[in-house]
Amino acid sequence: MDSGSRPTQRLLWLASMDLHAAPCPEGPWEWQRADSLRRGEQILEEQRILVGIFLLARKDLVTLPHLEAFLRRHCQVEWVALVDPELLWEPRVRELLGHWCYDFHSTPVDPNRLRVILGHALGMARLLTRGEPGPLPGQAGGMLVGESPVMRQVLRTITKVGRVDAPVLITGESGTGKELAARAVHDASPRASGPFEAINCAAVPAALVQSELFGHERGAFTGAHRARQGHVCRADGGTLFLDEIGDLPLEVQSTLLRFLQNQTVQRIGSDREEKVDVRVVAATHVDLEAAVREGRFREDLFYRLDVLRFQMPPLRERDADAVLLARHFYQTFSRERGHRVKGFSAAGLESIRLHRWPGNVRELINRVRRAMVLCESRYIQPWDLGLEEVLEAPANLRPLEEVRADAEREAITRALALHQGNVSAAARHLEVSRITLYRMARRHGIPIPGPRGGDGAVP
Ligand SMILES: Nc1ncnc2c1ncn2[C@@H]1O[C@H](COP(=O)(O)OP(=O)(O)OP(=O)(O)O)[C@@H](O)[C@H]1O
Repeated sequence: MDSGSRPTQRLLWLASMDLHAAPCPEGPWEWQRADSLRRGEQILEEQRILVGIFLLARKDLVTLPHLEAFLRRHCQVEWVALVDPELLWEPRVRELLGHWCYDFHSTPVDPNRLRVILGHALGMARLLTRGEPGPLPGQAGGMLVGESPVMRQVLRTITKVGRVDAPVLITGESGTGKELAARAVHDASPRASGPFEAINCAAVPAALVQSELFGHERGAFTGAHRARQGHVCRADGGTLFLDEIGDLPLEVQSTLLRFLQNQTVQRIGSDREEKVDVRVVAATHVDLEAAVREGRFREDLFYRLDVLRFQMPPLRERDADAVLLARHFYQTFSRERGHRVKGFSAAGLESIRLHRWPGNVRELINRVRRAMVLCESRYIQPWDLGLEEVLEAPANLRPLEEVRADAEREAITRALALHQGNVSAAARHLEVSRITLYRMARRHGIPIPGPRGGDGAVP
């Protein structure tokens, strides 16, 4: 349904021949006219257009490959073709309509029918782009897609952390977006216009990490034919991102500690100290506290880095974000190469929702990318994503009692979080008495302030 506040949609009327062949039907939209593919291309680059019409007459057969390339590039638009009925016998035309168009209408145009088709095409386009993510208003991390409460919290944290110049430690499983979060911290900081230098400590051979980070003078060691600046100096005025910090060799840990204490670096083979102004953001997927206990990571360095810490939650804990991200990457990849796949089937989306995503966002990207290549129908199915067994897994069909208990636990936790632990407000929200809420919380092992304010106790 159209809501009054929705902005008017713009539709593209692309007619390389007679613009008057048919009148543009009136509707809750406005028309942008293009009399050539090139002009159409310009309009589509400048404006967000969900639905377009093009005319196809016999004389256009010669330029059909150009039209097809154009439609491939702009496959995010729902295209409606107005076709000379004679052309419907042409295999090339049939293929083009089948692959790239939402619908077609044979000429002469019946304005009422065309209006209905356009209405449907617009509805479908809105449906498919409904979850199209964008930056959350007023928050850092515009590139970080996510609307779940945990991700909103992460984005709020990033905004706050961005304002302060202290070191940051980002924890989280592999593929959860730690590097993206580090970049978001940089973008939210006063250093945003400075460089963002990233180094993956696990990917650089142990013998080279020192020189990669701090640089070296010419002849400092065998193979050092030229003097070289390290990542730390290149990050001057900006942010240095140390990914997989847990893999930093112990001797380099001491140099890094010295640098964090003095903000000076000394290239290998040099006796001169250089002053640099760098903010460090480190990330790890291993438990650094355990590494400290086991003597693999210096305790003093750990405390230097662990000033502002936040965790990137695993994808399985981000509610509907997996579906949102799948749609986001689908849009990104179809823009990149053009594709005839139109989106996800309902079963495809359900398999994405149910999967546990051990490889997190990176796994999701790979599965969507592969599905877009392998998909043989218009909508991505669970088997294209390699997730067919997810729907069949008996684990997804659980006894009602268990499902109810989970839902209850989640509702109580969320209500308490929403009302910052205020039991009366949470109880009102859940439409139960305070006593019932205490009883249920006790049953589910949820700590809430006791009736006389005993913080964190289960009464
Ligand atoms: N919330 C998100 N929105 C959009 N893209 C994301 C998001 N999270 C992760 N990605 C993408 O997922 C991929 C993996 O993210 P990233 O490299 O930041 O993860 P990581 O936690 O640093 O992984 P690792 O620990 O293996 O280095 C990247 O391509 C990144 O752009």
